Amino acid sequence: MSLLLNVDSLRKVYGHAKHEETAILKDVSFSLQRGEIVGLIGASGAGKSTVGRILASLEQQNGGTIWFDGSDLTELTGKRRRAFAKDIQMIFQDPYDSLSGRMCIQDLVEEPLIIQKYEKDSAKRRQLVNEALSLVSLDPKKYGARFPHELSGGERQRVGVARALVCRPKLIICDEPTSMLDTSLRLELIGLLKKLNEQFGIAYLFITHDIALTKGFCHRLLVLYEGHIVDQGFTETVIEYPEHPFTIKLIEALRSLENTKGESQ
Ligand SMILES: Nc1ncnc2c1ncn2[C@@H]1O[C@H](COP(=O)(O)OP(=O)(O)OP(=O)(O)O)[C@@H](O)[C@H]1O
Repeated sequence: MSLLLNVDSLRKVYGHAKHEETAILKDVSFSLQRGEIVGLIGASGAGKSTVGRILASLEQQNGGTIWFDGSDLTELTGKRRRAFAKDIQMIFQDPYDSLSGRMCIQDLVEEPLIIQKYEKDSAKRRQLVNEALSLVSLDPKKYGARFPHELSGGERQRVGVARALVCRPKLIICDEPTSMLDTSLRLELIGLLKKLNEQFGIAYLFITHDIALTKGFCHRLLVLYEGHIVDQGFTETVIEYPEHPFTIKLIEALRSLENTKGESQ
């Protein structure tokens, strides 16, 4: 494994008050190797999505550096920064909200190729779309002309994965992609992400509240608390032997949340 991403002292403040005290991210530092799957956990509102959105160039940081595959992204602006967007894609929590209802599945998966200017030839683009759909087990002939509302939640989330992988990124930010799926679909999506990781060496930053899912999937876990990464380590070690007082509390809280969910299902 070699280094893919190194985030150093990342800082983010929303709104006009740019004081340190109001920063959501104060000093976030972590790294990720090529092909590595790293989970990011933390309380609700801790800033996990903000980290993901900054990495995916959907949000601008207020400080710190993001070294990615040989370049400091924070030094790049406009077109040059967007060029990296091809290599860092994102899968969102709500598979319905993140797909335009006016576009058919084929066009939705083709869109990133056009935006990123990945392939000029339309026939080749169509081929890439078909490949991406097949990889997520959606038959292009059957699903290509359908619209999002004609798909199940699990199928829609697989379209989200196809959109994320069609440009062959090096890193996919997964922002709670399983939280709106039921247990069997959750496991199915994890299986698919694992397969794509093994096949293409795509690394994931996997944002989640579901610690059970991280076991056997995430190589490492990062714990975000009060604007800092306060704990990190191999997944099983962080879950079974949490060290930081916040991690101990968080793991307990997430466990009891899972137990309540399990009882109500
Ligand atoms: N565009 C924005 N403008 C102002 N505040 C924002 C914006 N986006 C997020 N925030 C605030 O920043 C904080 C962190 O939000 P973020 O969505 O990153 O947290 P999170 O850890 O992903 O939460 P959750 O687990 O509930 O999804 C929250 O208090 C949120 O209200």
